[in-house]
Amino acid sequence: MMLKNINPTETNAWKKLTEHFQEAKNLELQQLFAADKNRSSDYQVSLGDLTLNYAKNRINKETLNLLVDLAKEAELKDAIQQYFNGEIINATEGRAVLHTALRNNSGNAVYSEGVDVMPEVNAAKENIKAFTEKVIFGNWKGYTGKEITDIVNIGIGGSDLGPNMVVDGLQYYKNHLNTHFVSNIDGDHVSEVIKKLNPETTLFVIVSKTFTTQETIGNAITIKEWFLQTASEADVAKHFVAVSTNLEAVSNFGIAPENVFPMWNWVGGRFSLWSAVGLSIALAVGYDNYADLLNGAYEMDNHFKTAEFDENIPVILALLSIWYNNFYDAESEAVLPYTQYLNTLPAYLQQAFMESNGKSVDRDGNPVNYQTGTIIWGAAGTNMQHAFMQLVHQGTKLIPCDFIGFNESLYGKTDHHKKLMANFYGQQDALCFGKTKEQVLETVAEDAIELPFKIFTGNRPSNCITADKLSPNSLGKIIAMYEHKIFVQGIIWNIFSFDQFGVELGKEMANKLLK
Ligand SMILES: O=P(O)(O)OC[C@H]1O[C@](O)(CO)[C@@H](O)[C@@H]1O
Repeated sequence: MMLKNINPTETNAWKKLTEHFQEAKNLELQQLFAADKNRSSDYQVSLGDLTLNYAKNRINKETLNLLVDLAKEAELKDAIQQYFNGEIINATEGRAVLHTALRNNSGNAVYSEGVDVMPEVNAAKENIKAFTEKVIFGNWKGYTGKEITDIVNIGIGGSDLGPNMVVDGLQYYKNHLNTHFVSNIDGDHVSEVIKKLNPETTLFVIVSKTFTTQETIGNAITIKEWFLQTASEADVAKHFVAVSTNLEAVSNFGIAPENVFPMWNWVGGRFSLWSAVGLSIALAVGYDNYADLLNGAYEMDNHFKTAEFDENIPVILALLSIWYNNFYDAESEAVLPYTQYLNTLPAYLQQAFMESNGKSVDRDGNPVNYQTGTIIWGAAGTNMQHAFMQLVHQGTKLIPCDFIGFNESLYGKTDHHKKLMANFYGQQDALCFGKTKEQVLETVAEDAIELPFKIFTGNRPSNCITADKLSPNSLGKIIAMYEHKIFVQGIIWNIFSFDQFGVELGKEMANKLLK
């Protein structure tokens, strides 16, 4: 069954939202909070220790109901079923979209084109476990008999951003292995990484779904040449493994078949860290932590599949995003994790969101006459407060923000953590409530030149996403939450979220110029 072609702007809900917006655009957060003492708890939903509080959005219950109606008219429930059931919802590439099968711990079968994919998925996981344990416990030896000390992930886009972000994010849980990432075709990048390495103790993980990507193959060749300066061709098997669907190209590169971890066409690159593409993660933090990451995502999958839309974290996030994007004409969204560990989360989400929903042709092949994918950006707090937050607080643009924070820090430095979280909540309050002229006048004279510049209008929306602490489980939930937000947006915008033809033309041009 194909996803239906439903133009969102022709639904009843959209028409009602357009009318409702004429009033709702005047909603002010300050007044909404003043009028309803329970607002904060009324606009909150949790999954285990993960909580989304969305009270600081320019919505009321009517807005929420109409947005939920929009999701219903877009037949989101059916679409979710098709997504999890392995229907060919990536129609332009003729593929199912089954990254959720990679974390399916239910023991139930998941079919893609009539075949249960779970036996292969589970076998691949067993291989990842056995292989990573061998390397971590020092039983996998390099060509001179030494243990492995360094891992280099060679990949780009989805074969780099996800593993890189999670390895950074879970640094606290890391073992003794040093993990490096080479992605850019810029030769200086690979040179900088190589110069720190000893070929005798380094394991290279070449990650490329297609095994044709210019950057990855280029870097892999350079690294292999460097390796062969001291080692022999026969030693390659001890130091190079690959993750790919293209077994022929991997074998031509000289990698032994037993050193190849599978990928499947039903896993999109930007959603692939749950597969063997996450090998560097499993090597860096150990298989048990990797399994906890997958389990967190599985918990979010179940929540997404079963919760009513008005209690469904990814659905609410997607609907809010559509509200600002399509009615307020907001162009971008900021993701602001209050933990240095997740500094690269925005970069990872940029690919996930913008490669998925940066589309302008609908599911019927016609140009859309409404806005689709938002621009995603951000950085870790508090650093970003001293960088771009001025514009978010007092600039002319409306930028909805996701604040992500953790109740506990990992090293228990509570004094630092109290300050961090005071900033986390302080920023959200400042955006929401602002500072009136009367408040400024408490400390500034009526005729002072700076008076108008010190006024904050407030009424700037944000979501508050919290969990107890940054753990493999909570990170798994957060990533899956955003994956499903992307899916819901794509369904409602009536676009195909799982192809990425837009990245091809530039590659073609570069190849022509190269020749
Ligand atoms: O894993 P591969 O095939 O090397 O592709 C890398 C990346 O290139 C893209 O196809 C396009 O940039 C991404 O979708 C993908 O994550």
